[in-house]
Amino acid sequence: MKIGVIADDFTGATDIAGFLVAGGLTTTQMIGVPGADVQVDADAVVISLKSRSNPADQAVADSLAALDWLRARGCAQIYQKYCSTFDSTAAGNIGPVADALMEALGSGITVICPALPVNGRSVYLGHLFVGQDLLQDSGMRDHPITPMRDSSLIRLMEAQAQGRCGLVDAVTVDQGAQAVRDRIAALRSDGVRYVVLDAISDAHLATLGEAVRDMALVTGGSGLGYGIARAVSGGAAAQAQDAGAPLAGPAVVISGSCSVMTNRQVAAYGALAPVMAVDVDRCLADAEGYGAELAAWVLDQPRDPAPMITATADPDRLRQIQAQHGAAASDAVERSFAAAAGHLATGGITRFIVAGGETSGAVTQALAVTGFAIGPQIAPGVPWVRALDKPLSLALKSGNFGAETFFTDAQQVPA
Ligand SMILES: Nc1ncnc2c1ncn2[C@@H]1O[C@H](COP(=O)(O)OP(=O)(O)OP(=O)(O)O)[C@@H](O)[C@H]1O
Ligand SMILES: O=C(O)[C@@H](O)C(=O)CO
Repeated sequence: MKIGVIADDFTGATDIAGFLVAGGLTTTQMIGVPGADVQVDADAVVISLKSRSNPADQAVADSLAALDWLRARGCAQIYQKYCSTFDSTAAGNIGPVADALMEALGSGITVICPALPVNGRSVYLGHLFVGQDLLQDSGMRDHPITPMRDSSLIRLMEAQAQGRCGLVDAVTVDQGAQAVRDRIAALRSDGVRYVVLDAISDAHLATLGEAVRDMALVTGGSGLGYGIARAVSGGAAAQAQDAGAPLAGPAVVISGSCSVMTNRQVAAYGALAPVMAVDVDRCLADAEGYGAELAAWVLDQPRDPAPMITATADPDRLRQIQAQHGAAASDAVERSFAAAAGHLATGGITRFIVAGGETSGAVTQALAVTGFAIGPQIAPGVPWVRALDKPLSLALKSGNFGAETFFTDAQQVPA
């Protein structure tokens, strides 16, 4: 196996899996660390953990368990996948996990590369930008769990991890893969352990992929994965994505993300399709019973375009709900969606289009899926995926990914 990825959340795992496939590597995504007897036949395996906001020691333990599984299958390279906005708690998981993986692999140096220019995440002189804003001035500043108040990846890494952090700047990247390798080697001789990689374009990611394709451990968002996949595969993308092409059959849209982009996507789709707005009080009163009712409503609707059940709320509405009910509301919404998903699968729905990382986790767990074959991308970072063990296709969308027409776009990908 060429690449083993350890991803710190669910939609993040699907994101990199989609880019590895787009870059020409056959890829399987597993939900959690698989059992010792599970064998996978693919160029790359992505293990989806749910460790982003866990205490660091737990994130380290989960990541090392994933590493053991991947090493036992002979992965040539290990890839630590985190968010393109470097989401980490105040105590910081990314650094401790990188340190633990470096120690286990005996690697003296690794790279830090969250850049994903196609989705507006770029790194310049070691500072992470979201669109035209520094990370610290973007919406991530006020993220409820992982607020990001510093844009300097060098400072963030040195605060979280053991050792010094250096930089390969964009001027060096422009000089090509050998110049990048030389700079990493020089930094290593100076005792640096982590190297932030500037990248503001896909061309930079291609150069960086070529430069780091032989490193034992790399860390980043999904963009560097795309660069590495293209470097090692020779690029037979169409063939790599056949296994995950979406099934035919009835679809549903389930939206539990409250991000700015999802709010726009829900508004746009609501003008075209049957919509049921979820009643949070009913979720709180009886999540399972209400979930069954939501499913019955979906199964009663015309199928094209697919009906949508949505809890998506704008920031003011969400603040009100949270002030009234606290975290219980989000949990109840997730449980209602999970219950609905189970009834929908039994009722013959074969394609689930889901918005939001936590929501995707709840739906996938309810569908009892062990892993996915990865198909074509609907939008950068959002591929169709097909369950390995049952006839179900899913599109799991990170909150801020996809165009305004995402829910329609997903249904237009040929089966
Ligand atoms: N109307 C609502 N009231 C309270 N909680 C809600 C409501 N709608 C959604 N939620 C909850 O908000 C959370 C949204 O998180 P989720 O990870 O699904 O989306 P996201 O944060 O936008 O996505 P990502 O993590 O991919 O960026 C879920 O726990 C969901 O149940
Ligand atoms: O890298 C990203 O932005 C996404 O894959 C992600 O991790 C969203 O939670």
